[in-house]
Amino acid sequence: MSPKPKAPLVCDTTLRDGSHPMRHTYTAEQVEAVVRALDRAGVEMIEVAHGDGLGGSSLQYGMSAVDELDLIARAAETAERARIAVLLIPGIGTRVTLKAAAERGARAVRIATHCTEADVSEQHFAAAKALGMEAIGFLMMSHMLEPAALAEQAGLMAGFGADAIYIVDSAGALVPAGARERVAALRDVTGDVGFHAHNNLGLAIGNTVAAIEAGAARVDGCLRGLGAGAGNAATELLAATLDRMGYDTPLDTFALSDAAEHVVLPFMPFQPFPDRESLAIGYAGVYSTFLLHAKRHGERLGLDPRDILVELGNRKAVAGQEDWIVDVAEDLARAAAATGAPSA
Ligand SMILES: CC[C@H](O)CC(=O)C(=O)O
Ligand SMILES: [Mn+2]
Repeated sequence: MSPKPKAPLVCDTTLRDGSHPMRHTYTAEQVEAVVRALDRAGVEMIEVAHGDGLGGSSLQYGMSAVDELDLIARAAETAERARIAVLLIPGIGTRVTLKAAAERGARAVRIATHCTEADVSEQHFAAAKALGMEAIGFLMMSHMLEPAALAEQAGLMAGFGADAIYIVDSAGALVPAGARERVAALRDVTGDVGFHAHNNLGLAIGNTVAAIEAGAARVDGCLRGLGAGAGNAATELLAATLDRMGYDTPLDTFALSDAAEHVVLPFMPFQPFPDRESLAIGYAGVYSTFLLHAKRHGERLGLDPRDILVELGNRKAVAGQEDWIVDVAEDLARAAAATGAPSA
């Protein structure tokens, strides 16, 4: 019998992407419990940070209840085997915060840029390398670029020294063929391609499988799918799927499903799901993190949040333009008032 192929590395981001639906209220005790469960279940990389990465705690993105550096330290103290990763968006996170995270035990950083702006990450890759960290590129909103153009951006990150580069389906807007084509294109640039899915069209696991079949060597998950928008690929489902696909995986599916049910579910504010608004995010191709903002302003102004999201999609809004949500909502409310159209 031929040996089983080695499974792609699974990075769990419950404690970073999940920070969005948690409204950045993670406590050190929750971090410890999640890290302990993931570590025991064989997860090799665990991402911990504010949802918008290092330095994200702000009025624009939402204030953290607990300083993320304390959460990172607690995670690193708890993990016996897993590496702790952080996310850094150049301009929000700085080299200073990255060094502070490394001093608290972070071993890897995912350097996230909009998919057309890889050029802004050069200094951050250099800083990560100087700190001895694994430096991973994270090309957000990857559905907005055709595969060849995305590969060019990945080429820039590879030139800056990226150890791996992720295709990030921030809007959960890709379908499996789109995931497959992008992974294939990036494989010409780096041998280590990752895929980060959102479930807005109900395709997080399907797209992740397509990415793996096209050669992705890393994939992301969150326990119970706890992430922005309709959430991410559920880590426990990924473990089961990798096993059923015939991979040799270090993951313990039942330990992960216990963690999802007994550790994460009790503190979840809601179950991310492709509901009316999340579906509109995938359909309009906007940022998953816009969900709660669009709901809030829709409620405030008597608008259907889907109209706000679709208009943001028409205007091609990208990460970091959260302030635009307010403008778009106000514009729609003014237009509705002018025409006397009934509000939602
Ligand atoms: C704002 C950072 C963002 O949540 C990163 C990410 O996970 C994504 O773009 O999907
Ligand atoms: Mn995400």
